[in-house]
Amino acid sequence: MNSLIVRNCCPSWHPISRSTVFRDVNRPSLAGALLRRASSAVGDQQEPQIQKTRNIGIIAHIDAGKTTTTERMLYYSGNTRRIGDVDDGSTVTDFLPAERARGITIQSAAVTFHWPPLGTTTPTKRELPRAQVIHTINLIDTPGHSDFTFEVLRSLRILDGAVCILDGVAGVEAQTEKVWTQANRYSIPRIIFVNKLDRDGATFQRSVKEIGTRLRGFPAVCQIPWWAGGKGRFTGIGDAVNLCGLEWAEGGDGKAIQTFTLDGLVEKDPGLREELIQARIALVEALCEFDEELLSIWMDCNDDPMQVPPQAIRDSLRRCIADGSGKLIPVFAGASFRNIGVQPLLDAVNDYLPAPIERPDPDITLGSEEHSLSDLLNGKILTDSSDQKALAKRTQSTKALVAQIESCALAFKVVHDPRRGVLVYVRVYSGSIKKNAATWNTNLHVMERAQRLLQMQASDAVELQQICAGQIGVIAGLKHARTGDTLVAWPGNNPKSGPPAPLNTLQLRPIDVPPPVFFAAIEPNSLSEERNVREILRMLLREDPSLHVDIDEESGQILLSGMGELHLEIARDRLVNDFKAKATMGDIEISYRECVLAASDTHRALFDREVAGKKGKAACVATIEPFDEFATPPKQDYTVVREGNHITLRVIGSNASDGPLGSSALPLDLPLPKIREALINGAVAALARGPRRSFPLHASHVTLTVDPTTDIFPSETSPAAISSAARLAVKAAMQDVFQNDNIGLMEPVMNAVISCNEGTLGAIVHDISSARGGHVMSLESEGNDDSSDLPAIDPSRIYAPADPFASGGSLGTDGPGQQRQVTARVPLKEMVGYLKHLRSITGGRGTFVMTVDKFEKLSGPREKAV
Ligand SMILES: Nc1nc2c(ncn2[C@@H]2O[C@H](COP(=O)(O)OP(=O)(O)OP(=O)(O)O)[C@@H](O)[C@H]2O)c(=O)[nH]1
Repeated sequence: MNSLIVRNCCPSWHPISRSTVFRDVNRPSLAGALLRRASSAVGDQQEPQIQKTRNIGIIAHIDAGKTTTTERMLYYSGNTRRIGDVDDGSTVTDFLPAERARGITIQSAAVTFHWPPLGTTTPTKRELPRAQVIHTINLIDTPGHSDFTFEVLRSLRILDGAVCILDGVAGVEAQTEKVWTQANRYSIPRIIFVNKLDRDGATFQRSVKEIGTRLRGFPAVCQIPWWAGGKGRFTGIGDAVNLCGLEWAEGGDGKAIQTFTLDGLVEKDPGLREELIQARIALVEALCEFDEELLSIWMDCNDDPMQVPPQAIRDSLRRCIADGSGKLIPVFAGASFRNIGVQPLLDAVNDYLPAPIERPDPDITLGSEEHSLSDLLNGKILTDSSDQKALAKRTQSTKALVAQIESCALAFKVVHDPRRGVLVYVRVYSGSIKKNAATWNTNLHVMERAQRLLQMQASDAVELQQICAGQIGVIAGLKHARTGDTLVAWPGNNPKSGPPAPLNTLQLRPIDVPPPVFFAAIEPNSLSEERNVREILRMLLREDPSLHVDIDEESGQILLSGMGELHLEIARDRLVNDFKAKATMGDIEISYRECVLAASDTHRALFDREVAGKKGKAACVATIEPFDEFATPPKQDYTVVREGNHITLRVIGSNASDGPLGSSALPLDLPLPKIREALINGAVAALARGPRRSFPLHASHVTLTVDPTTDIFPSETSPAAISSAARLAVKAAMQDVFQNDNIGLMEPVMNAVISCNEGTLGAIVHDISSARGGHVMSLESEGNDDSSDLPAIDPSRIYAPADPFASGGSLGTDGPGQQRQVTARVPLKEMVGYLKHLRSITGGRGTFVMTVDKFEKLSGPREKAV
């Protein structure tokens, strides 16, 4: 028999001919050029290392098995000594007690490991397939629950590739589609792992077809499930690329794998052999439709798919997914819980997902303008001026300034580690962050030193001297940086003041934080605890910027708001159990909004008080009116959008032509940007509580005017005093509108996508439209959703092996089993507890996801019910 036992090591189970040529498919990219430039600055060794780095995420529907798979990856890579188990709460990546208790992932965790494991002896020949060369994998485990979608989005933007895990019983689920669409937005190359094939009711065939119909990418089946004797236990996989069967020993830790070539399968399992041949033919044919290079190789092989070399197929798969469009999707099979299929999946990560150097240039914003990072670093930005002289001068100065940027990085996650303190996870996009570098936080406008640099390997941390472009690492000990902040290493003459405008506003891949829709009051157990509770909340907000804290200055009441009920429950657990805050959280309620229905009069407020022993005096004028989306603001005005409100600032005598610091009428210690920031802070604080029911204001337009000659007082006006004046003036304007009975209430209206089968469709539609006051927007057969950019795929064109236990489920044909998708707009209030109801009317099979569509004004009876 042609077989071989492989134990815990590099994937030499592949019958790969050593003579196959390793073809480099890297396409040149601007970002690549930047990384190369950065690499040469940090040493010649850098580029090969970058080529062997994978920054990947695991994305999927809740409970698909992301954490279970990650734990196996850590174990096989030698990072952990035993396999962590979600069900007994011993995993490495779900490390928050709240995560372990619920068995779900809440915070994305980033771990670094090597595959094949360090110490694997492979000759360092260039010709070796990637899977046999040791790669550094930075893996981000992301949460699957829809309350944490924002967390997923935040992680997605720093990924170069992703493994999407499907539950082989449930197939493509609503949340899978949602995350898949988000990954499309960032053009992330992806592969799919159909997991849980050991479970009763698992169907590989239906899952593959659903990949085509619901995710609209053509499934390229690289592996097929191996059920012992065709109908028995799920025992391994058939590998259509390398033409072999891999059988895992029953029980054990999954390191003992037997490999059978096609010849070996004649005796072992002829049925699998036949299917494997079909799979290889289908795979080569599918690839040839997308990739001309493989087409010509196939023709050179006398049109025989069996003769096409595995390496040519691997190269082709890599090329086909490189653009991240998701038009072709490599599909793998396994059951991580049974330790089946994880090592070949790791090979696939090395083989098919891109290195950082192959990814497109990241987007940035500078002030309100959007650019790409390489354009900035190449000095191409700020050169669009019409005045040639000014242009030449500006280009020169910009280039000189940009050359001083040592590194740009994105803090994608902040974690409070009980042993190591606050850890800020960063992805470096250019240059390298060196130990002790001065880093300018462009969101908070503060400078912090990167005193310790670490790389997290399971629960161990390795000290680093620098984190280079393309890498993910941790900065320990930062006091301010929050999740989502951009850090610019800026040695400058005076690093404390950071780079000059507009470089000091540089934001990498900014994302919009959706508005929170639930809130709860936080009550410290005693007055003396209040400070501590506030401090802990500040830490929670650094970790998770989709939480909001609002503290009413007058009553001292603390309100915590978030994206969903679970989101707030977890925040409470973190607050009380992890951070040991002595506080209680009140009931979770829907966060309504207030809105102004008519314009206020003009209100001037003078703040004149001693604060902390220092005199503060400032004044300003405010008006508030409903936001008119069709009005175009005057050009000289400076308008920002905060929490759904527009805030326009006018500082008399200061306009764009006065330069970045504003009018000479302003005191030296109060340049225009500082005044603006103070005014915005004051307005935001006032708008956080409406005059009618203390809900935040929404869709309002505030205008604040400061006349330096009458509102700013030499030596007495501080930014804090300006903020207070702005707060008082906006409050007065809101009070004015309230007294005229012109404050309305708004409620969050959700966009809900409900998946069910044809038989329960009628009941769901009736329930949504009559009992819940929702509007059904569309009824689609799953896969016929026209919102996707990719064309629909005919399931009959998709190859997938027949399932031995097929129950005749829906494969896109009409009938009571057909999957349908209801899209509806429904007030959030009516959706509280909906999952339970949906489960009861669909016999447990219905699922739904929802996101905030917008806030809508409440009318008569609905308003009274609040
Ligand atoms: N039978 C079987 N069960 C599995 C498999 N993989 C995971 N599970 C189980 O499925 C459940 C969910 O697994 P997790 O790994 O926590 O799933 P997850 O995707 O990380 O879930 P979230 O973190 O909540 O998004 C656990 O009870 C696992 O033991 C598998 O291959 N087969």
